[in-house]
Amino acid sequence: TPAWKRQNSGTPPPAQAQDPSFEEEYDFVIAGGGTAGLVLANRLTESGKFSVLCLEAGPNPEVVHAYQTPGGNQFLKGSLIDWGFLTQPQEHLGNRTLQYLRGRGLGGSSAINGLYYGRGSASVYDNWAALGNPGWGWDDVYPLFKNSTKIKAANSTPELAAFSQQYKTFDADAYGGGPLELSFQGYVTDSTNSFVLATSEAANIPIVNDLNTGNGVGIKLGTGTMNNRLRRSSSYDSFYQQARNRTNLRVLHSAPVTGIAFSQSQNGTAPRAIGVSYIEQATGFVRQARAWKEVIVSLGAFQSPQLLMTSGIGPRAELERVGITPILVNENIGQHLDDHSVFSIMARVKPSASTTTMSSSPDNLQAAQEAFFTNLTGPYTAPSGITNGFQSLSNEELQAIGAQAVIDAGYTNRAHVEYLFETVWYPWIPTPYYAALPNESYISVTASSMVQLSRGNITLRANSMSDQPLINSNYYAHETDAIIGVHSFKYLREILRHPALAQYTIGPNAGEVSPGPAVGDNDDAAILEYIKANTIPNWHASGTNRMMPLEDGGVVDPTLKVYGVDGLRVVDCSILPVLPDVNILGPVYMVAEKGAEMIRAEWGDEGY
Ligand SMILES: Cc1cc2nc3c(=O)[nH]c(=O)nc-3n(C[C@H](O)[C@H](O)[C@H](O)COP(=O)(O)OP(=O)(O)OC[C@H]3O[C@@H](n4cnc5c(N)ncnc54)[C@H](O)[C@@H]3O)c2cc1C
Repeated sequence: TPAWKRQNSGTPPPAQAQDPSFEEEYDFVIAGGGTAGLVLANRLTESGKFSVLCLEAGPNPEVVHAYQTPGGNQFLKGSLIDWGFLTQPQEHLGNRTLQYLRGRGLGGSSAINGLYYGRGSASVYDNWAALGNPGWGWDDVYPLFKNSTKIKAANSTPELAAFSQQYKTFDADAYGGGPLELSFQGYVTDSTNSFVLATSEAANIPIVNDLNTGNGVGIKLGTGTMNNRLRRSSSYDSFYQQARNRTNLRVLHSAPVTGIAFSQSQNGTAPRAIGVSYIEQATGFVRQARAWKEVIVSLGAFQSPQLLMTSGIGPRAELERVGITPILVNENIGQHLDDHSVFSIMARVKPSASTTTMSSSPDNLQAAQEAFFTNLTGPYTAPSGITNGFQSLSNEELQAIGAQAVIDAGYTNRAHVEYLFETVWYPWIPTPYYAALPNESYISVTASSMVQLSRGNITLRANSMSDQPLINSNYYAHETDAIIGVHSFKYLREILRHPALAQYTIGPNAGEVSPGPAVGDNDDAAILEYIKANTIPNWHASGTNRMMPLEDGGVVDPTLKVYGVDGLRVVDCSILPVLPDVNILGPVYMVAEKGAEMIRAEWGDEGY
């Protein structure tokens, strides 16, 4: 028997482990080698005490090499490492169907995302704890945020020192010596620095030294998941590379998990997850792997609830609708989908204020790539936008615009709206008001409510993992989301028209081409119509297996164990009880660190 097939920590197998159909045995089997999955793979094999199998449906991300460079981000959509999901027609967005990108491969969404790294406000996590999740307050989780990361100054190489250093500040105490590398973009347009100033003054957002210390309100040049050679640091490049040669770790790509195996419930005991089945795509064989201790589900906000449901755990009617016999009924699985969305105002600008021309022809792209790979210079050294400002609205302002529901939902003492700057036309789709023209350069000022009250859900198309789940993001279902959207649109115009930013624009109305004069400054109905035509995801889907007390609609407990079964945890973005006031990559790394810490402690790993 090959060593990897018989690895375990010496624990005597329970009776049902003698099922001969398990040809491989490990202490832990992790379903999903994405952002959280590879953190777990690393941390659970660190001491050498446990054996781990991690199964990822997609390929090694290096099959799409562009994932490594900031400028290459534009080539990932629709590539081999994107699932290419589509949402259901969105009732509150004129029945539009939205593209929903999602990483598919080792590293998961951390290998295709926008490279922005944030943590959000301390109050977010204190609220998680107050909702019935002891151990998740800011003081508990801040050390985990720190320990997962390390940061290099923006000027840490001669090449990088040549770029603008304005607003590339950080507090060294907020970072540790962890595998995930953080740095700053190289190339910075003057317009980006001007956006910081304009947003600070027009939207009352303080310019801060760092946003990752628990104060999530402010603006500066964003920290990015990149090393100081400006290569992406995904969970594949960081946590996986550190652990890949450990003999107690087996990571397989191109190995989609098809189901979780449960032992029979005996004498009223809870069913126990004892392993998984998967397809080894290189051979075409179906395999079954035994998990002596636990199965850990880490497939993200869409496929984690899908795997629970297709394995027999979920809402009764939903399972029966597609012919699945329930093992355990929990009506909350796949529900409470919490997400942020974005919309933008686009303006025509002088070419130097934008990076549009970099991508406007193959010649220009080749020149930008050559500058990157030979000298680490030029626009390819920057993502299209990781300069984000986080605005907190006072209770008086929220009440004045009719958004009391935001206060009632507990969204206080934190950021309410994120303002983003893109040196390109973003979202990339034309609006009903304007389509980007080939010889023009654009910037986009973008708003994203951090306090969306709409909730969507994930349901099943059919009874298997090979059918994409039905994704209903349900943006703008709640009327207060429209109020916040319209209000933030007005701030966007103030930002764009601020002299610091308007100086780069071409044409009337600070260069605004979309929506332009068709939408009046105070015409709330027209503003909302524009928002609905332009909205796309901000890619922060979460909450579909949320961590809450069972009686309050939870799926996992504060140790991330699935209620009602043994041997099964979910560790990924689907457990977030309420979205943080920030892009959620940083919080997902933290969740995985916390999950690993709790698992190690429970199974007697030294030092935990
Ligand atoms: C386009 C995009 C841009 C984003 N930009 C940012 C940003 O700039 N900053 C930020 O903070 N956040 C950003 N996010 C959000 C952030 O990246 C994600 O929330 C986070 O990476 C999710 O981590 P996860 O571990 O929960 O899921 P994922 O990282 O998505 O991992 C899930 C993994 O499970 C795998 N999988 C699915 N089904 C199966 C199966 N049956 N068997 C085996 N494996 C399977 C998937 O292929 C994937 O690798 C972005 C997300 C996207 C998609």
